[in-house]
Amino acid sequence: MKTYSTAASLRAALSSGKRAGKTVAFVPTMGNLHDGHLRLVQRAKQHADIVVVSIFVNPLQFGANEDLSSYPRTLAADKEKLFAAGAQFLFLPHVNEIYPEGMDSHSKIAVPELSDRHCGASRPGHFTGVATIVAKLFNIVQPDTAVFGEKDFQQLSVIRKMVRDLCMPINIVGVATARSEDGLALSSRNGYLNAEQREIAPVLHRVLQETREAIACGYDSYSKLEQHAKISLNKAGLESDYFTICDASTLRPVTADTEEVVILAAAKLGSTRLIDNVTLNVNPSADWGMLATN
Ligand SMILES: Nc1ncnc2c1ncn2[C@@H]1O[C@H](COP(=O)(O)OP(=O)(O)OP(=O)(O)O)[C@@H](O)[C@H]1O
Ligand SMILES: CC(C)(CO)[C@@H](O)C(=O)[O-]
Ligand code: BAL
Repeated sequence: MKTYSTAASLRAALSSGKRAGKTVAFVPTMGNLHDGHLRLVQRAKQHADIVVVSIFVNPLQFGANEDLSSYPRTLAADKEKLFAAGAQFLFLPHVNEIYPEGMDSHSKIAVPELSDRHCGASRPGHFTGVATIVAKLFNIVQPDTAVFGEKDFQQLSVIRKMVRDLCMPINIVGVATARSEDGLALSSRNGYLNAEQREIAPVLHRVLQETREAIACGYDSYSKLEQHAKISLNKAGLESDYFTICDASTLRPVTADTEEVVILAAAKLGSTRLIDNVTLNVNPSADWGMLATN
C-alpha cells in the first residue's frame, strides 16, 4: 500500500492505472479504523480494480465545542489494517494541503434543507463541512465509485443529494452498519465510553429495534413511539438528542407514499454523542409485506 500526502502526488500515482482503464473506488474516513471501515474497503474492492482510502480528520465539520482535538488518531494501526484489507493507496493529507489559505475563505458546498435537520440541527455547519471535504476529495481522487456507511445515514443522504445535484459522475454505495454482538454500532467514538457507559450504550439500538417492531406490527402513532423511545433512552441513562421516524428517501415525516422508513437517533452518554438508525420497508406492493432491512 502506498501513502501520499499531497493531492498532486496521489493524482500522479493514480494516473497510469486510470490510463490503462482501471476503475477506482474510494473510501473516505477520519481514521481510528474498525471493522465497519474495513467492510467499506471490502465492498470497494468488489466495485473497482484500485481502492483508495483517505484518512483526514476534517476540522471544517467539527463545531467549536466538539472533539476535534481529542478525536482518536491511530495511524500505525490504521495502516496495518488497510494493508491487510487490500487497499492499494492511502491519502493522508495534512490540514494545510486541504485548507492552504485557511477554512474561512475556502469555497464551501452547501446541501440546504437536508443538512439542517436531525444531526444538522444539533451540529450547525457540520454537513457543509462534510459535503465540502467529500467534494474536494472526490475532485482529488476522481473515483468511479465511493463507499460510505449507513451508520451515518443522514451523511449518506447528503452525499447522494450533492452528487445528484452537481452531476458528479460517481456511483455512491452504502454499506450496512457493522455492530458489536450486543448491537452497538461500531464507531470510533465508542472508545470514549467508560466501562459503565459501554454497558448502557447498546440500549440505543435496542430501543430503535423495539420501535421498528412496533411499526412493523402496525402501530402508526409515530409521535407517541418517538416520545416513548426518548423516555426509554433517558431512563437507561442516555440523554436523547433526537429520535425521529422518517421517510428514508427524504428524511422528512413519513407520508402515504413512503416506501422505506428510517428511524434516526442520536443520544449522549456523558460527553460522548452516539448515533444509530434502523430501516423498515413499508412498501405495500412488496409480497412479503413489511420487512426489516437492517
Ligand atoms: N459501524 C459502521 N458500519 C459501517 N460503516 C461505518 C461504521 N462506522 C463508520 N462507518 C463509515 O465509515 C466512514 C468513515 O467514518 P468515520 O471515520 O467517521 O468513522 P466512525 O466510526 O463513524 O467515527 P465517528 O465516531 O466519528 O462517527 C463513514 O462512511 C461511516 O459511515
Ligand atoms: C465522510 C467523512 C470522511 C468526511 O470527513 C466523515 O464525515 C466520516 O468519516 O464519516
Ligand atoms: N462519521 C461522522 C463524522 C463526524 O461525526 O464528524
